Amino acid sequence: MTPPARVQAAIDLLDAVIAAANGQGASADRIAADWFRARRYVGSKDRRAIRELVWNAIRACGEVPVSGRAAMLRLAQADAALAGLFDGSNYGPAPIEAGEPVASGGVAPLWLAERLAASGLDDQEQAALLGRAPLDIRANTLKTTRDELRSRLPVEADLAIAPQGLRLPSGTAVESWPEFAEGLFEVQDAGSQIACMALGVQPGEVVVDLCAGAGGKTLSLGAAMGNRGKLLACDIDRPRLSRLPERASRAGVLVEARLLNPGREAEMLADWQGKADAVMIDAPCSGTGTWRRNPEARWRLDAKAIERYCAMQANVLDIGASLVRPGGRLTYVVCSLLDAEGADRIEAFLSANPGWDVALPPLPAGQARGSGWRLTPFRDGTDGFFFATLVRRVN
Ligand SMILES: C[S@@+](CC[C@H](N)C(=O)[O-])C[C@H]1O[C@@H](n2cnc3c(N)ncnc32)[C@H](O)[C@@H]1O
Repeated sequence: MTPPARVQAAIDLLDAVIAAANGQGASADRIAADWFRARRYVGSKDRRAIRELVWNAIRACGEVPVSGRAAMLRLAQADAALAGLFDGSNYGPAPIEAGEPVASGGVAPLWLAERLAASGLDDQEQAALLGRAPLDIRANTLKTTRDELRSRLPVEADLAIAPQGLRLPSGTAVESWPEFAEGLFEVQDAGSQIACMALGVQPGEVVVDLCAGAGGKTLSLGAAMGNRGKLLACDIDRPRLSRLPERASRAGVLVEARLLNPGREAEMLADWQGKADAVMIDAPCSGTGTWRRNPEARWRLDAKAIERYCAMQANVLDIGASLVRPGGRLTYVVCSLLDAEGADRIEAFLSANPGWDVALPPLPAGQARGSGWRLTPFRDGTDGFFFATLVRRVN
């Protein structure tokens, strides 16, 4: 493809991404994968260049752009070479006309940037939300050690803040390696590894992962338990939870998976009420801490969506709390940095439930926020997380 043709291809893809964001359609990753699958003639160099243009444009535009072209013009304003490719050549974009709409910049739509600022994130913190995510893995201590894994893989560095973590060059196709098939490691952001440490699970304990999804944190908890004790993983999402057994078997983690019906969770967990030593509640959230991976996610949010997440978070907190035995604990986690979903949620829970105390084991990174703890891309180099650990009083 010629360079102008790549720009036009990126504009077409951006149009699809913008339409999906406005209509709550597929993610940019999904759209790009489908787009390239339908155009197998596009070579790998062209794909890389087009993806780079698309993701740079998504990162550059705070508000949802009116069109892919307006988004690309935002990039072109700061890049004369790119602007020069709007040359009207065959398959390339038409020349730039005076007064054409250009998308506005910024970290996020204004209302959202204001809420991030009110949640204590200054400009540097906000800008880092759109940085490039590294590729972090966790050595699976059920099968290997970090030292042994480091000697087998082309790692960049040990993760100083995650005892089993290693960093690899971004974009490495680690899932095609034999070490992955053997279950020697899992791809897991350092922040997610630390969030699991906040529950402090021990071998022999009775542990529930209430919002397990496909089991990212479940596998981490199972490894920390050394497969001793009991581990239950639940979710209301069948497609997600159905991926867990195969992952657990690869990782050698012993776990029971239980699909819950929304609205009937407590009833379906009647045999676990008040029994768990530790409950992980990795609640559904707006994902403002994961924009490094899905920058277009900020175009999908509105104030109503945040309210809906808050209601879901209150619900899973109540369900999870009912499973904890007296003296046991829960860790509430969100990959969002909005106080509404983090510190405020915990304050609301504590004022409605006086029988709980705040506790957090010592952690290798992060800062206190309200009654919990926060990790940010800017300070900690991780995805953004809020988490809090609460202990149920004995009496
Ligand atoms: C942040 S994701 C979990 C990610 C997962 N723990 C991981 O580490 O990969 C939140 C999950 O909560 C689940 N969820 C939402 N409401 C729930 C409920 N009432 N009970 C159990 N799970 C729920 C969603 O289906 C979703 O999979």
